[in-house]
Amino acid sequence: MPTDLKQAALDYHANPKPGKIAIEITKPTATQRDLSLAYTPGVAEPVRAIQLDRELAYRYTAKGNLVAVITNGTAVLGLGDTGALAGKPVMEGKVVLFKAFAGIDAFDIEVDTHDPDIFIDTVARIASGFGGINLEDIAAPHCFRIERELRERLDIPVFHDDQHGTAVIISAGLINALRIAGKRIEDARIVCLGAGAAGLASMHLLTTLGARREHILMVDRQGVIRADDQHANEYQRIFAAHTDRHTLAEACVGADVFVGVSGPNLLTAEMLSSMAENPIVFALANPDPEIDPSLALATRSDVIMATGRTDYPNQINNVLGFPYIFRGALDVHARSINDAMLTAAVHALADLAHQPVPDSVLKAYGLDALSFGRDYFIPKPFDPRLIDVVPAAIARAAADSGAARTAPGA
Ligand SMILES: NC(=O)C1=CN([C@@H]2O[C@H](COP(=O)(O)OP(=O)(O)OC[C@H]3O[C@@H](n4cnc5c(N)ncnc54)[C@H](OP(=O)(O)O)[C@@H]3O)[C@@H](O)[C@H]2O)C=CC1
Ligand SMILES: CC(=O)C(=O)O
Ligand SMILES: [Mg+2]
Repeated sequence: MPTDLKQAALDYHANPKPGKIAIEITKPTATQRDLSLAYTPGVAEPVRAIQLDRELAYRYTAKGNLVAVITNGTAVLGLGDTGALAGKPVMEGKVVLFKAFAGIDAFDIEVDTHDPDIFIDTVARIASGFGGINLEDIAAPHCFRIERELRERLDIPVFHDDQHGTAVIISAGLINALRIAGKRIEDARIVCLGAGAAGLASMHLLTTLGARREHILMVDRQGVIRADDQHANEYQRIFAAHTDRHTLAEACVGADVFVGVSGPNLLTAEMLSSMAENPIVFALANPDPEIDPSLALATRSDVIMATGRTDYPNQINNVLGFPYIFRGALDVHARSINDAMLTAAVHALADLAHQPVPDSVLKAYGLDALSFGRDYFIPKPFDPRLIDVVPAAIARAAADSGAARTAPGA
C-alpha cells in the first residue's frame, strides 16, 4: 500500500472522532413524558408484551433492523489471526456498509477466544436481541462448525459473510466473465487457491450452478488437495481431486478460471501464461491480491480480471452481498438465509451488470461511460439499483422456500 494511503487511512480512522460509528436515538427524549415512555415506567409495557409473545420484539424493539457483526479475529481480511480487538476496524467497516448501503443498524462484537465452543455459546447467548448474525473473518475450519451449530440453535439468520457473501459475488461475477470468455460453466476448469472459508463455500455454490466438481482443483499451502492427501480436513476432502498435479503451477496449466482467496502475490506471470485463452482471474485476497492487475494485464492482454479492491475495475467483494442479502432477509423477518436465497442474489447481481449504468455510478467512479464487458461485468458497490433489486429477490426466495416469517413490509 502506498505510504500516503497508509497515513490517510490512519487519519481517517482517528479524526475527528476515533472509529467510524456512533449510536443514534430514534424517539423524542426532551421531556419528562418522553422519559416516562422511553424508560420507566412506560418501558415496562413492551417488556410485558414481549414476555408473552417473543415475536413482538420485532414491533417494540430495534431487533428487526439490527444485525450483530461478530468475529474472533482469526482470519481478518488476508492478514490472518490478528486477534479479536485488532479486527475491530474491519468490523466497524462492515457496520458502516450495512448502514450506508442498506439502512441496517449493526453492532460489531469482538469475541476474544480461539475456542469454538466458547465462541458458539457466547454468540448464542447474545443473539436474541438481533434480527440476524453476520459472522465475519473467522478462520476455517472452525468457521464451518461455528456457523452450523449457531444455525441449529438460533431462529434468526446466521450468515458467515466470508463464506456465503463471497460465494455469491464470485458466482455472479463468474457467470458473466464466462459469458465474455465464450465458455460454459459446465466446461470451465477452475483452480481455487485458498481452501478456507471463502474458497470452499464459493466452490460449493459454483457446483450448485453447474460447475463440475471434477473440473475444480482446490489448492492450499501444501499444494493441490488430492484424493490421496493426508493433510486435508473433512471440508476440503469434498473437493479432493483425482489428479497427478501437485503444485499451483501445475494446476494452472490449461485452466479457464483462477479464483484466489488466499494471500498476496501467489499467482506468478508464468502461471498466468500457462492458463487457457481468455483466462479469468479473480485475485480476491485483501488488501493485496494474488496477482497485481497491472502485472496480469502486462502478461496477457486477454485476461478477464477482478480483484476485491475498490481501486480497480470489477470489484468482487462481499460488500455487494451482505447488506442487500440481510436487507431482504430482515424485511421478511427470515428465520435463516438458505441456498435458494443465495442463488437468487447471484442471478440478481449477474443480471444487473447487463443493464445500462446510471449516471450517479459513472460520477462516483469518475467515468464517462461503462457497459458490460471485460472492464465491467459485476455491478459497482455504489449502484443505487442494488437496494431495489437484490433484497426483493432475497425476500421472494425466502417466501418461496419457507424461510420468511412475514411478507415484506408487514
Ligand atoms: N474479496 C472478497 O470479498 C473476499 C476476500 N477474501 C479474502 O480471501 C482470503 C481468505 O479468506 P478466508 O477464506 O476468510 O480465510 P481462511 O483463513 O478461512 O482461509 C484462508 C485459506 O487460504 C490459504 N492460504 C493462505 N495463504 C496461502 C498461501 N500462501 N498459499 C496457499 N494457500 C494459502 C489458507 O491455508 P492455510 O490454512 O494452510 O493457512 C486457507 O486455506 C483473505 O485474503 C481474504 O481477504 C475473503 C472473503 C471475501
Ligand atoms: C472482504 C472481506 O470480507 C475479507 O477480505 O475478509
Ligand atoms: Mg471478511
